[in-house]
Amino acid sequence: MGRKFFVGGNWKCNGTNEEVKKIVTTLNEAQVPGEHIVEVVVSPPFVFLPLVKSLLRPDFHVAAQNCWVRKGGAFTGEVSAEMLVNLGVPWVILGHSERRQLLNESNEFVGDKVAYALSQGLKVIACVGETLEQREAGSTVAVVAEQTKAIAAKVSNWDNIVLAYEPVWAIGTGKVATPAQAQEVHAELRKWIHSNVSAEVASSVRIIYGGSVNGANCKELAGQPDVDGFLVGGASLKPEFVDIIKSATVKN
Ligand SMILES: O=C[C@H](O)COP(=O)(O)O
Repeated sequence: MGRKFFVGGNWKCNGTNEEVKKIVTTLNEAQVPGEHIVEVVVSPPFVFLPLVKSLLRPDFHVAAQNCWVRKGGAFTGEVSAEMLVNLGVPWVILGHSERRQLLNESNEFVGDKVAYALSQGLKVIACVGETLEQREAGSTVAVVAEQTKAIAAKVSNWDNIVLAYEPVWAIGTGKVATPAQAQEVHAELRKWIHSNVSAEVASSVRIIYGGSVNGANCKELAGQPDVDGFLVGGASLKPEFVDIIKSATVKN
C-alpha cells in the first residue's frame, strides 16, 4: 500500500487571534487535492487549538506542538496528552529540535513522550535531525539513527507515527536541504527501521522533510522516492502553504 502524502504546518510560537483566523480562512478557501491524496495537519500554539479546531475545514486536522511526558498532575505550565484527547486534538508534534536544543529534551525523554502520547490515543509527528556541526563531522546518519532508536525502544506499534527529518541547519535559515540530501537521509532512516524495527514498518511509515520548505522548492523535494511529505514552519503561516499541500500531486 502506498504511503499517503502528509503535510504538517508548524506555526510554532506565532500568531494573534486575528492572524490565526486569517490563516484558517485562507486554508478553508483553498482548492487542494482530496483526503485520499494528502493528509493535512496544522499545529497552532496550545491557546489557539480550540479556536482553530472549531473553524478549520473538516478535511484538515490539528496537532499540538508538545505534551507532557506522563499523566497530568502537579506539573505547572504543562499540557497533558489526556487533555489533548479530551479536546479532540488528534495529533501532537514531539521531539522538535527547538525543544531538544532550547529546552534540553534528551533522546530518552522524547522516546518516553512518544510512547505515552501513543498510549493515550494521540498520533505523533516525531522529529529527528542533526546540527550543522554533526553534519560536517559526518555523523548525520548516526545522529538520526540514535534519535530514532530512542523512540523505537519505547514503542511497539508505529501505525500512528510520522517521522519528520528536520536538519537543524535548515530550520528557519532559508538553507533547504537539496532533494538529494533529503532523499539520502530518508533512505537511511528507512533502512535503519527495516533492520531494527521491521520490513513492514519500513515500507509503511511516512518520513517527511522539514527545514525551509516553501512554495518554490516543495515540488522537487516531493519528487524524491522516500520523501512522503513535509513539516513546514515559516511558510505554513503564509498562503504559499497551499502550494506545498498541492505538491502532493507529484506522487500521483
Ligand atoms: O517544524 C518545522 C520546521 O522546524 C521547519 O521550519 P521552517 O520551515 O521555518 O524552516
